[in-house]
Amino acid sequence: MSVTVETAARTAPAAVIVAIDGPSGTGKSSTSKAVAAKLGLSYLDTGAQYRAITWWMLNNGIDVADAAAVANASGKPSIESGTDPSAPTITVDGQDASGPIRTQEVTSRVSAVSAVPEVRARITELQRTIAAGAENGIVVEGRDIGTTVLPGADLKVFLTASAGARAARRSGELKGADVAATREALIKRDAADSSRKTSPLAKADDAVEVDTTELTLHQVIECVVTLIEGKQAAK
Ligand SMILES: Nc1ncnc2c1ncn2[C@@H]1O[C@H](COP(=O)(O)OP(=O)(O)O)[C@@H](O)[C@H]1O
Ligand SMILES: Nc1ccn([C@H]2C[C@H](O)[C@@H](COP(=O)(O)OP(=O)(O)O)O2)c(=O)n1
Repeated sequence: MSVTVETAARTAPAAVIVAIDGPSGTGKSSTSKAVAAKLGLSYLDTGAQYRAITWWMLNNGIDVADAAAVANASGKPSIESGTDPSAPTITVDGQDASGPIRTQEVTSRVSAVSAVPEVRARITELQRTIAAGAENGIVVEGRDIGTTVLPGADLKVFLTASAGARAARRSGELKGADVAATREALIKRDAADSSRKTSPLAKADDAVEVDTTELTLHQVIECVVTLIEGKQAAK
């Protein structure tokens, strides 16, 4: 009997914490969701949380260009993330926010809101609590996961891709939106996210960088699965 228990304990994959960071359109969400589903891990889209708090600010008459006003209001909304990779959810004060957080208005304001240190402190705490509660491990994707939120992650991946490839992917998603305009908007948002003072978009020194420009999504998924399985085997 004890042999069976020991065998089960030995063969169950170790819980791993995986951080996937990178600029917009590099494939973080699609890769993270697929990898988490394949390996039975939880999944957290941290960009959705920053979008959710931005949406709440806009809905509640907060001037998002006023950092002090954003800081003062940052503790007010209740934000909850569902971490099933096959059906991730995001609610604000109990209301489903998954649709409205993807509007152009939110996309164009999210960098300003997420640059406010009080917003980052609050959302970071939420992220750490969720990661700590993920019994089978979790894939957390964002901009500062490997550097700031989970610096002790078992695996850190930093995805990149050319601006042209990223814009083509995004404009495909936005049903034929102008590629040049999408490219400019992406570059502007990346510059804002990379230059803010508090936990900017950056590659952690110990992250594995994967340039996805010439890779299919399937190839990126396989690459990250292999990296995770390597970490699980070594645990
Ligand atoms: N390697 C890839 N090749 C082609 N298209 C991709 C690749 N990775 C992701 N995509 C597509 O690009 C779009 C943006 O991907 P997404 O995962 O949302 O990026 P991010 O989360 O980094 O912003 C999606 O439509 C996705 O299907
Ligand atoms: N860990 C994170 C995740 C996102 N953000 C901010 C900066 C990003 O421009 C926005 C939106 O992130 P999201 O991942 O949804 O962006 P895209 O999917 O690339 O459009 O949130 C952040 O500051 N830190």
